[in-house]
Formats: sequence, C-alpha cells, structure tokens
Amino acid sequence: MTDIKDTTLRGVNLLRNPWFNKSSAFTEKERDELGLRGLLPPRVSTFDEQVTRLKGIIDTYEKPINKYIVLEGAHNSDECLYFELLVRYIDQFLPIVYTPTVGQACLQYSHIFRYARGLYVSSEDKGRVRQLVANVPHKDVDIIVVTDGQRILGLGDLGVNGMGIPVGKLALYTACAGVNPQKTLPVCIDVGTNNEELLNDPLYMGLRQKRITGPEYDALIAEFVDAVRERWPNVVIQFEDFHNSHAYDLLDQYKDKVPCFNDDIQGTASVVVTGMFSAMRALKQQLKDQKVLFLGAGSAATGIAHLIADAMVEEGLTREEALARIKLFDSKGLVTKKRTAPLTPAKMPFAAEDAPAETFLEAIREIKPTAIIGVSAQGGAFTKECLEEMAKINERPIIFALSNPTSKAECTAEEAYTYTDGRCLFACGSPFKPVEYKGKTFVPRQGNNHYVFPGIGLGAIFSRAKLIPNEVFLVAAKVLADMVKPEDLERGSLYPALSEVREISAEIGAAVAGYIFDKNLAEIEKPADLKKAVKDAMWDPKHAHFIQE
Ligand SMILES: NC(=O)C1=CN([C@@H]2O[C@H](COP(=O)(O)OP(=O)(O)OC[C@H]3O[C@@H](n4cnc5c(N)ncnc54)[C@H](O)[C@@H]3O)[C@@H](O)[C@H]2O)C=CC1
Ligand SMILES: CC(=O)C(=O)O
Ligand SMILES: [Mg+2]
Repeated sequence: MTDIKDTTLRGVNLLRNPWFNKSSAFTEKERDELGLRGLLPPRVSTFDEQVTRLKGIIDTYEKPINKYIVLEGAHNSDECLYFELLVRYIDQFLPIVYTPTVGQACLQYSHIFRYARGLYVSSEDKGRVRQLVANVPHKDVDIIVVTDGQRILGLGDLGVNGMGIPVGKLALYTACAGVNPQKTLPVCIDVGTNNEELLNDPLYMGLRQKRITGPEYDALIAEFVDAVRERWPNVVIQFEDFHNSHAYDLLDQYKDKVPCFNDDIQGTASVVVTGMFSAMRALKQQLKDQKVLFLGAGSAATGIAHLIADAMVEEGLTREEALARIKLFDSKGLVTKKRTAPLTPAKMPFAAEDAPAETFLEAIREIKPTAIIGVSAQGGAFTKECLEEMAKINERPIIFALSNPTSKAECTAEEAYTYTDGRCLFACGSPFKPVEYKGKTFVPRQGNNHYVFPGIGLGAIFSRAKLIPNEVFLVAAKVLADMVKPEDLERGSLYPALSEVREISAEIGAAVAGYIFDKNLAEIEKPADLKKAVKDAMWDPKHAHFIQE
C-alpha cells in the first residue's frame, strides 16, 4: 500500500484532528501503533458504513439549519467523511452548506458557533497581521476566500457572521473541484458592522464597533494581502461578498498584482453568460440580438453586463452597439446619464440618455427587453405583472432571478413558468424544485457562480497563475455552455446537472489553466496532457493510511 500519511499525532490528538481523524475507521494495526486502542468502539467501520451513519444522523433532522450544524460538526471532526458525503449527495447537501441554508447559518452564526475555522483578522490586529498568519496551522495554502461580511448574499451587513460564506465556498472548492481542503483557508476581515441588531446582540462574536473605512480599511486589507503572500507566494485570493463600495476598488487594486478575482463580479458574470448561451441555443438566436434589462446595478449586475457585452462584441457588434443593448434599473430607477449623483465607472457605460420609466414594469414596457436579470436582493420584485408583460413582448422571455438566498429571489420558478404560460427560459440563484405546468415538467437550474468558481480556482492553482485575467471568465462560460446537453434544454435547464460538477470543474480548470499557460502567466511548465494532469491533481476524499498493512 502506498501513500502512507506521516504525522506525529498520536492517540486522542489524532482523533481530534479533522485532517487525519478516521474515527471508527482506524484499522486494528493503526489502533495499536498510534495509541488508539481502547479509545474507539471495538469494531472497525468501513468508510461506506461511516457515510451511511452520518447521512442517517443528518436525515433525522428536519430543519435545514440543524442539518447544517451537524454537517459542520463533521467538517470539523473528519474532513474526508464530510467531503465524501458532499460528493455523493451533492444535490441534497449543496443547499445546506451553500445557499440558501448558509444564509440562515450566517444570520445565526454567533449563536450556533461551535468550532473555530479559518483566519479572523480584525481592525485591532493592525500591525500584527503577519503574526496571525504565522499561527495558521496549514503548511501550504493554495486558495483563500476572504470576505469582510458587508454584503452577505442578499442579507446585507452581517459582520463577522459572514465567515460562513468563505467556509461554504471553500467546501465547494473541495467537493466540486477536488481542491485539497488542507490547502484552503477561509478568512474574515472584521472591521466592525453597521448592523444595529448584531451590535446589540450579546452573543455577537465580532468587534462591537461601526465599520471602519477609508485609508485605515485599505491599509488593513493591504497588510493582510502582503502577509498571506509572504507566507504562501502563489496563493489565489477570491474576494467574496464585499459591499459594492469596496468590491471594484479591491479588484482594481489587486488584479494586476496578485492572482485574485472577485467572485460576485466575475464568477457570476461567467455563469450568467453560460445561461444566456444556453438560452440562445434553445431560442436558436444570437446574443447580439438580445435586449437585456437588469434589476440591480451593483457588483453582480455590472459584472454580468460587461461580460455579456464582451460576448456580443465577439459575435460582431461594436462595443457601443453592445452596450446600447443593455440597461440597468436600480433602487433609484433606470440608470441614466441625467442622474445628479455621479455614476460609478462600472455603471456609466450602460446609462440610458433619459428615464422614460419610473417603475420596473414601466421600464419593461418601454425598453421591451428579451431578458430580465434580477440581481437586486429584492425578493418578489419580478411581479406577476412584470412576468406577464415579458411574456406579452416575447414568445420565449428569458427570466433570471438570481438573488440569494431564496427569500431574496426576484421570483420563484413556479411564478416564472406560471405567469409566462410555461414559455420562459428560467434560471435561479438558489435552488428551486422542478415545476409541473400544463403537463410539462420544468427543471430549473441555478445560475449560480458555484458552477464556475471552483474550476476557475482549480485552473489558477494548477498553473500557479501569476494573475487571473478577466478573459478566463468568458473561457469558463463557454466550457460550461458546451456541457449543457440537448436533454437539459428540453427540460428547461440552462445548466448541466450538479452531479456532473467535478467533471465540469476539471474541464473548466483545464481550459483556464490552458489560457494562463498560453499567456505566459503560469509559474510551472505546461504538461503535455493538460486535461489529464488537472484531473490527476484533484483531491479525492479518501481516508489516509497511516501504517503499512
Ligand atoms: N446567483 C449568483 O451566482 C449570484 C447572486 N448574487 C446576488 O445578487 C444580489 C446582489 O448582489 P450584488 O450585486 O453584489 O449587490 P450590490 O449591493 O452591489 O447591488 C444591489 C443592487 O440592487 C439595487 N437595488 C436595491 N434595491 C432595489 C430596488 N428596490 N429596486 C431595484 N434595484 C434595487 C441596488 O441599487 C444595487 O444596484 C444578492 O442577492 C446576491 O446574493 C450575487 C452574486 C452571485
Ligand atoms: C452566489 C453568491 O456569490 C452570492 O449570492 O453572493
Ligand atoms: Mg457571493
């Protein structure tokens, strides 16, 4: 037997270490030689038996949040077992460790907290972030997901409670793309919170202060980026769920210096462009002929809008023509050049000359979009009237209700199919069950960055990318689109089944790595068979052997 794990841990310390613990699966010989004899029930379990046992425990809980708590228990006691469960039952457990339940977990984070995981950097740590980073037990870290908790899904400012998101995203890196969990690090930057409810919650675990911002904030982030790069020079940094007021600034500041990306701006754009490509296949139309109206004009909307424009330009439009086909409607109405407050550089290119509409419904009537894309965190904002209007204007309207968690979705799948008389092409941010409408079963799938960020990160890690160019997000969108089968489209699915996600991530990983190699942005030699090399590099959840049997 090869691959013998080397650890100095013995006895109970081994059982308490989630990277090495096999619990009841430690073999007779391991129990003898590692000081475990007597610390476990006598019969050795198989891995399958352990999976069955854990699944059985989780299945006894009805409330998703309780399933989350039990799953996190497993995450923190035996990572292999946790990830095997996720991989085997991805459809069942993704909605628990990710949206929507992770949203609930973040809301309650300081009340359900049991195990510390990852790295917390607070504004009180200014000047000593290197010491904090030195305390991290990981030898190597390939990828960090970092948030400051200010825009957690569509739930707003959750301060340090936002740590649930980096933890969940990194769980997907391992389950969906085979990134070694021992080389992943969730990070929460705590600069305070402006959420009064949390500030008044006696159990809240973050700093009890209003958020710091400005130069002090920038300096803390810079100190953090420098410290992690000093210890792990190739580490990929994924910025996640930062408020719009910081998201673009951070990306602009670091994208040409370190291998990083903003998942909400760039990962989301990639997955939504895939959804549009699939819709084009179903409609037998081209992207360059669409008119897209967004509800929301923040990080996600502008990221998507720019990548859709890029894809339209690839189809032959000039940039000006492409931009003119896209409009944004935000909390102040249609984004126009007539606004008194200056528009952000991300919004500016899409600004209409004038505001012919006060409400979103009026905007639909006026602009006559072929697609509406909701990234506004306004649950129910795609009203019956909006959906009916879209169905009046279009034979097959494109309706993407992408806000998370489910409570923030602009409409449900059922509403979308019902109010468009079963004619719409629909995608959602959080999962919805299949919908029966007039004898047909529609299977809505998620236009959620989870289809792409694990593969993009995998490609960047594999190639030891120096930088992550924006073009890879269109590369990933095309790879994912190619994996959508005619049978998927038949059922109204604009994305492949989640059960294929490891294959999807391997394909995206290879394509992204290929792009990075070709642009001379890789720090290693390109292997002859890149796809095989990427696949071979993926980590599988299998318990280690500690002793030659
Ligand atoms: N499906 C997916 O993969 C992703 C979904 N999202 C979701 O998109 C939502 C927005 O995320 P971000 O763009 O990062 O947030 P953001 O805060 O940057 O943008 C929100 C936008 O919604 C607008 N808005 C607020 N109230 C509105 C109203 N009543 N009517 C019209 N517009 C309104 C705001 O003006 C702003 O432009 C969140 O719910 C998030 O969960 C974000 C990233 C990925
Ligand atoms: C999916 C995601 O990244 C978000 O809702 O923020
Ligand atoms: Mg996000």
